[in-house]
Amino acid sequence: MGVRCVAIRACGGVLQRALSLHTAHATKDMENLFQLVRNIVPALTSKKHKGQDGRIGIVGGCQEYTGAPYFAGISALKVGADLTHVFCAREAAPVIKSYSPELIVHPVLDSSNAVEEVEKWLPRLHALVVGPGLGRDDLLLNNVRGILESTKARDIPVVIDADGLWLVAQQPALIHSYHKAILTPNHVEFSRLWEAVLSSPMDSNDLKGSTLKLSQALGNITVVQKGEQDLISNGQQVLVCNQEGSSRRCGGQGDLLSGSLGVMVHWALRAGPEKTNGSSPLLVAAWGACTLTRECNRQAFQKYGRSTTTTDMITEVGTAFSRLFTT
Ligand SMILES: NC(=O)C1=CN([C@@H]2O[C@H](COP(=O)(O)OP(=O)(O)OC[C@H]3O[C@@H](n4cnc5c(N)ncnc54)[C@H](OP(=O)(O)O)[C@@H]3O)[C@@H](O)[C@H]2O)[C@@H](O)CC1
Ligand SMILES: Nc1ncnc2c1ncn2[C@@H]1O[C@H](COP(=O)(O)OP(=O)(O)OP(=O)(O)O)[C@@H](O)[C@H]1O
Ligand SMILES: [Mg+2]
Repeated sequence: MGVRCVAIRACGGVLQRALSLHTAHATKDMENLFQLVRNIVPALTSKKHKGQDGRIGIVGGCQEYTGAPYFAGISALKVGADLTHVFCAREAAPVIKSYSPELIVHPVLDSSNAVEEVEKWLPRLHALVVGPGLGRDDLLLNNVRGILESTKARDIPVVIDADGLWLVAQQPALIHSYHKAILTPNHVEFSRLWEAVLSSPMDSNDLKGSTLKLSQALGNITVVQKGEQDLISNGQQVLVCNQEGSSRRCGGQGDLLSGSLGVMVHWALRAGPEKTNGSSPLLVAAWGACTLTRECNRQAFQKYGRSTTTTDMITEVGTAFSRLFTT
């Protein structure tokens, strides 16, 4: 597949032609990507049983942050997962349960046997989303370190976001070269990771190059740098997602993205390289989840303008998904 970043060096009329060529390439690349995402979406048939289209685990939720794991978990379900398990600190569990009867909530993350408690469920999970609303308490982070080790040992795909990225910045070796990991840093989280992993200063004029380099420095794991454009790299190529969103930046949009990505990475890996036309399934899943999140934002903003919140965006998941990915 010809998805790539094109550097243009030309001037005058040549530049004009080069730019139209570039635009034509970019449009074609984007059409290709839409098709690849459509290819990984599982068919809805009467032959499947509950669970087959995704059992997703969310690791996060503490006393302060209960919204983030809820947003991630409910987004995974709304995108099309069948079951979502939230593994959180004891105090957060009743709160998260009260938001929604759809989520299965395990109050285990701050217990002394947290790793074993999560390990009981790991063999049944298709993907894990680690970090939304996790907080930075050392006890919890240490338990999550053990959960990540166990997840890797079982070859389960893992999306790492928010405070999960804080942990990775402390211990990059935890995730280095794990080919089924996707990191989803916002601007601040990206800079923190950069400083932890590379000693040179980050070039903020070359965000694409920085995304590529950070991925390489982490052993070619997939990195999604969120922002005005989302930049997605596996150390070999950089995809750009600039789907129209809005200027509304309410908290929780990143949680919608990480939860959606949890399901889509499972779908992409299950579909295999034939369906993704040889492209990395993780890149395709990441581009799909970014595009979906931004479209939810656009649709919600059209209705609610400045009062748009992440809950409004989640309401849009179904229509946004159909509009983008259902043929
Ligand atoms: N409802 C809930 O439960 C939610 C809970 N959440 C959970 O909160 C936990 C902490 O998350 P987080 O690290 O994102 O902390 P957050 O205080 O947002 O940022 C730290 C500081 O960084 C800055 N900053 C941030 N983004 C920036 C940008 N793009 N570009 C530039 N600067 C930017 C900004 O600095 P300031 O503007 O204040 O100087 C901000 O104060 C984590 O567990 C997460 O999952 C969230 O998911 C939201 C919904
Ligand atoms: N300046 C921007 N313009 C358009 N879309 C943006 C912009 N910044 C972020 N986004 C989109 O918002 C979504 C979440 O990114 P953001 O950087 O807000 O994550 P976050 O800070 O982790 O969010 P959260 O509040 O959930 O922690 C992504 O899909 C991203 O594409
Ligand atoms: Mg975040």
